[in-house]
Amino acid sequence: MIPSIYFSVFLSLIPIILLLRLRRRKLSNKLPPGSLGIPFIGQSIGVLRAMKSNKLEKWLDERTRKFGQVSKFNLFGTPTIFLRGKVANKFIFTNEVGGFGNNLPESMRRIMGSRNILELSGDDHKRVRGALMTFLKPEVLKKYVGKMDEEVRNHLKVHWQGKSKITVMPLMKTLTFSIMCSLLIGLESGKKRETFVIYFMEMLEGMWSFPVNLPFTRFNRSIRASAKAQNMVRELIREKREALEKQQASSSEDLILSLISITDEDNKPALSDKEIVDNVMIVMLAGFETSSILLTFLVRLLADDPVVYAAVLREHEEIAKGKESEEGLTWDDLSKMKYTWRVANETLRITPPLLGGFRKALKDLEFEGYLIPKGWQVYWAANMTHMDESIFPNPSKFDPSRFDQQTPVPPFCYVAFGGGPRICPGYEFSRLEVLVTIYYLVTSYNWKLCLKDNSFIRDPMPVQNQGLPILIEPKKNF
Ligand code: HEM
Repeated sequence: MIPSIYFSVFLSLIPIILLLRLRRRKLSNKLPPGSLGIPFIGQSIGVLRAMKSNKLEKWLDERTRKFGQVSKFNLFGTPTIFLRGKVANKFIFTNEVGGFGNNLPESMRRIMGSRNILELSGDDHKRVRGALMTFLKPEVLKKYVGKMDEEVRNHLKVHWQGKSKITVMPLMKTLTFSIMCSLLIGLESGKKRETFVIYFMEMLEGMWSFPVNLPFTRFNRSIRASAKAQNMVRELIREKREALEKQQASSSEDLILSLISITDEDNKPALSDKEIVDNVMIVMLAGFETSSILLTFLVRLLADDPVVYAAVLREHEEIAKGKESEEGLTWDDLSKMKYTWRVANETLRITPPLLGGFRKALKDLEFEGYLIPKGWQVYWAANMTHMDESIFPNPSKFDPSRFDQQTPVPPFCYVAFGGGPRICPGYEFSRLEVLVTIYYLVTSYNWKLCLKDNSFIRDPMPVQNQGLPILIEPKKNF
């Protein structure tokens, strides 16, 4: 009796199995257009050349004209599907759970540790992200405006005061790294912070190198520097745990204290020590370069555009008028800097630090009738929607009013901070550091660009020609 039931169930399953196999065969015929080129090399040289001459957008535009919004190509030996447009953004953001995983370059994966948030998916991603957000949410960050204010003023005293010429890009990196050291890991200025900066910067040098771990390779130096920086974070964790036990610190004082204090429903630590180390490192990495690029482009813009400069200055002078000298900024002051934040968003629309991202298909997926095979890489040029005439009319024009609250940008179109479950958790943090910095710059200094050519290349983030040197002069009331 029982075997005959099994047999009839098996018979009834045959058409379903056949249908599924047929569908798979049909899908596999529908790979997107485009060629995979010469094995391993594919289109890699064209992409690298376009990045170095800041023509990646043009390269991608030409590809779209030739093949449409979905095409395939070969990047360093990995078959890759290129997607762009509003519909593609929605497709990625709504398939993050189960559909796509992040696809970090091998070098980055090995340097940054296997438990960093970019490597995690599903429940692990949700748990770690939730833990990071307990410190990065506005309700907590608002308590640290004063600390950020102090870091910016101190930076200007050390690096701007008394100078007539400075180079913006490296200084903005120093500033954003200092702010993150102070607020996120409680590493105040001094010898220890300087050592951490050295290890971190050495680590960065091999981030995009070939992952050959032999003595004297760039990758090997980077791995060693990363190990030293991680050891310092481990030591900080130990010290902070001790301070918590002795009730000499509170859980919301910085990101590390917050991460070591979070427990699960069984009252056990929500994150392992390895997860804390890997995620402190990735947050530092994700946060300092992006914000410093935004600040550098803002300095360039304010020197170049007198109308925007005048409006930004007016907003900040209005706030400065109500303050005693040496009185710091408050959370309320920042909420009045609406125009400045619109200018920052418009800057990010035109020059997003990240031009998109890589994902890996975790299963066969279908987009616009094409198959994205399981295991293939997807290069998703999210920010190409920023230059789409139908979304942002006259897209090359700098116009901060695009971010007025009266005319909200449609969903999945402005994605400088990403979207969906992986949307940037550092949005509020970067908003605070940008507003505080611009306030002190425009109220304390006048500046002029030094070079005729203030263009930039992508490596893969924007890098200003010669780091953007400027001539500076303190304002009379400074
Ligand atoms: C102007 C400043 C910034 C920009 C434009 C920016 C942009 C982005 C974008 C586009 C993503 C999504 C990447 C993807 O989906 O593949 C992202 C993710 C992320 N960002 Fe930011 N970011 C900025 C500042 C920060 C800051 C200050 C921090 C930390 C305090 C931070 C931490 C992170 C982290 C940890 C992720 C990964 C989130 C996840 O995978 O769930 N970012 N950021």
